[in-house]
Amino acid sequence: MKGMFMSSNGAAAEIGLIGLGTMGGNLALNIAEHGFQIAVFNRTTEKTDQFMAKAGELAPKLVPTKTLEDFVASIKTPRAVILMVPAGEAVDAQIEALRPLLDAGDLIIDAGNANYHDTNRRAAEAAEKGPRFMGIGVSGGEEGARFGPSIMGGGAKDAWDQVGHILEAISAKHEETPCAAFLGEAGAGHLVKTVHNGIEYADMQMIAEVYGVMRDGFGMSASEIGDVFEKWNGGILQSYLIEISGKVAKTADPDTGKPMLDIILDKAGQKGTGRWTAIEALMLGTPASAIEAAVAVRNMSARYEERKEGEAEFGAAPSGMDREAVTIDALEAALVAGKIICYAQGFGLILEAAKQYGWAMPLPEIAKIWRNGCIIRSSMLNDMSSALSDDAERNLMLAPFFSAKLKETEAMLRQVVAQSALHGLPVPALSAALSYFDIMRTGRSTANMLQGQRDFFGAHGFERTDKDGGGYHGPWAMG
Ligand SMILES: NC(=O)C1=CN([C@@H]2O[C@H](COP(=O)(O)OP(=O)(O)OC[C@H]3O[C@@H](n4cnc5c(N)ncnc54)[C@H](OP(=O)(O)O)[C@@H]3O)[C@@H](O)[C@H]2O)C=CC1
Ligand SMILES: O=C(CO)[C@H](O)[C@H](O)COP(=O)(O)O
Repeated sequence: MKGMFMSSNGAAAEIGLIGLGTMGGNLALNIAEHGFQIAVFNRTTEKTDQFMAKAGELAPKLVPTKTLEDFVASIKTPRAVILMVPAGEAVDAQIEALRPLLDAGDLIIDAGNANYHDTNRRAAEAAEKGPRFMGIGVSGGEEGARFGPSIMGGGAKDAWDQVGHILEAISAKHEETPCAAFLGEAGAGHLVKTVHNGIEYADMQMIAEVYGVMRDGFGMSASEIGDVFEKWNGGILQSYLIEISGKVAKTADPDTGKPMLDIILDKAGQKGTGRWTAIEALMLGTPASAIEAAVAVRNMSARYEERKEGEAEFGAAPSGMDREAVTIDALEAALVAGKIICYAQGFGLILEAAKQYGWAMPLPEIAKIWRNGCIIRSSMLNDMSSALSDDAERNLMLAPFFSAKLKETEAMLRQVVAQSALHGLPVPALSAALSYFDIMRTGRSTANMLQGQRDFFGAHGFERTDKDGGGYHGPWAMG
């Protein structure tokens, strides 16, 4: 390890980036386009040559390097190095390789989709061994990385102060406001990115469920369904995910001329962030049932052969849903209600983590930086930001704007879920959202029965409605 906080070493690059894959390559070009000189390094060095060959007029802003030593030497001190490599071992290995080459006052920024527990551990290790460490969530896919992602910052505030101006410059803008912010220490940024992806899973799943009702219940073609999504994108559901769902539905396969949707195999992939969100919700004891349902459906979708056997055994769901009972407007309303509920769950989870770790986690700010650049960007996030500014601790469902929307749409969510169940059409995320709504608006739940059962078999005790304190037991007869 070299000395602490060396002054500038005369190097040209203001920042460095390792990992010129889909995200890293585009992020490097974005940084260069905003006028910052950037050193780049890739494990497979031929990719660096290919990257430079395509850099065009941005090439003078890029410093290609073939060894880590050259890479480090090309960056001004105190150095800032972005890692854009797969989460897990690759990040640890890269940090270990960099540590002997960097000064204690330098900064490593993991910009991949890390598990925030790993980020917490790496931040603690960095505090002990240096260099400084930050974990930032970056959302927006390939296009976002190139032209403006949403950036969820976590780590030491002084580290954000060092690179925040670069991250804000390259981020998406919502009416000129950067979609990048510092959200709290250690793994705060990666926790927020993880929950972003959990919400992404639920949002996508609910869209897929209404697509299923239109396809299998109403017998609509992919193109007709695409028209519906296109129309919805002009209303309250305006969002990137509705927009691309319309485009996906209306695209034809160049090989066969059939709709792409009729060609794509119905086995969903997943890289883990949705699952991490569900695990985290369970660990923190905060409800995220719509997100959990979305993860479970991806797992079920992967059991393709088993599903085929199930269809052979039990028969496919009957088609021909009553278009009087469930209208296209009802499907739109169900999506509105489901969306509000899954965000209420997501923000509730972030709030709980913030309390547990003592992180700042400004919820209105999080809603603001999700308004553009990221995959879940939507016009509703503006209203969410306002509602959370009024009261960040209150369940989003109870904010006046959203409670009014839920009162308008609840009956239609119920109708969509009920009719889908009657017709054997699975709508698990919408059902989970409806159950959450029904439980969270029920003063007297059925948990009294659970408490009675627990006390009966394990003498776990319960509280009474008519007396203070806990530890009461029932007069259960043994045997
Ligand atoms: N794709 C997306 O839409 C998004 C991805 N992310 C996250 O960004 C990160 C990068 O993803 P993405 O760009 O899609 O991935 P890619 O597979 O396109 O690129 C991976 C990059 O990491 C390098 N790499 C892989 N393993 C190692 C290793 N062990 N040591 C050093 N370098 C390594 C690769 O180098 P080499 O050329 O040598 O293989 C390559 O440059 C991931 O954490 C991902 O979850 C975040 C938001 C969106
Ligand atoms: O982070 C992202 C978007 O925000 C990535 O696109 C993410 O990899 C998508 O997750 P999955 O592959 O599990 O569907």
